[in-house]
Amino acid sequence: MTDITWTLCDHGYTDIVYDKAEGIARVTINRPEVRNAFRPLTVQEMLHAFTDARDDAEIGVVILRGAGDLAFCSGGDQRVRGEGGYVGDDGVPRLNVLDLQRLIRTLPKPVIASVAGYAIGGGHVLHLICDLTIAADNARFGQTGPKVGSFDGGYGASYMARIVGQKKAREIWFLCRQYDATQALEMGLVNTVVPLAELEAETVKWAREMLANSPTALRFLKAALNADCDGQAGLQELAGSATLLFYLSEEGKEGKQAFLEKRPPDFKKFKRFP
Ligand SMILES: CC(C)(COP(=O)(O)OP(=O)(O)OC[C@H]1O[C@@H](n2cnc3c(N)ncnc32)[C@H](O)[C@@H]1OP(=O)(O)O)[C@@H](O)C(=O)NCCC(=O)NCCSC(=O)CCC(=O)c1ccccc1C(=O)O
Repeated sequence: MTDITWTLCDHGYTDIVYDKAEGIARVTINRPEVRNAFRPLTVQEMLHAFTDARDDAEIGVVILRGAGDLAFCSGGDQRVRGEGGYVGDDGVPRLNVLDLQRLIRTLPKPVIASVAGYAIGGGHVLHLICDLTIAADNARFGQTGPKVGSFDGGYGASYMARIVGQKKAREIWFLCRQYDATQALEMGLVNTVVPLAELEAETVKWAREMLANSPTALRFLKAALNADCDGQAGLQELAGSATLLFYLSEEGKEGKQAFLEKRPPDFKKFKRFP
């Protein structure tokens, strides 16, 4: 039992549930009948919810989880996989989960994956992309791509190797084995393992601890850790946060104000720190 009261954010979603409490936004993939596999609509709704969480200044942490105890997410819905991608009502084949991966990765707030049951295939990559993973003791992790005719050579391969090392990443992808929560903890895939009954409480506890810390420090740390892996895109993310901070400074405001007042800017009053 968790001492938190969630408020539903009703955007007319069918495939996810989105709620908020105490500065935490929670996205729940709600397709337990297919072990929370995602179809294009599921991903579109997650993109919408994560964008809302990013833009809501009251939100400091986002939780991603699956409905029920059996699965976090089992990846792409193989029933709607057509030629060239996953096909929605519009008939267009998509791999729009890649957009979601980038949104979670660049969201300037910590994202926690709260994993009960299976995190498999594209669902495994989703928890991997999140900043932290809290696993229940019934969690099982693995990739299936080479078994089902798929692979994720982006974050799913390169970022995984940064986390578990090259040898282990190759084992995970080449053999398509499943790993239990203890094995996942040993290889650094998850941050902690708790009894299933304590998963929500532990996830909320971690969220509350981060909410008590400086949001700007967390934002810069996430951007810096990303930049180490993400090349120019990572640099853009880090530099964007630096520009935001500069806009908030008196020095940044002087430049804008001088332009609007049609006068030369006076930057002499600003110190040049070592
Ligand atoms: C997850 C399982 C291990 C769970 O096993 P179990 O508990 O025994 O349950 P089941 O009886 O197998 O499943 C119950 C029910 O759910 C259906 N189901 C499960 N997973 C899916 C799925 N992914 N798609 C559709 N349906 C699913 C299952 O058929 C059952 O239905 P019934 O009608 O009741 O029979 C196990 O279910 C399992 O292994 N599932 C498949 C996992 C998988 O292979 N996922 C796809 C991997 S590929 C992927 O995710 C693509 C991701 C992607 O979009 C991408 C994009 C860009 C670049 C790369 C990628 C990429 O490929 O990663």
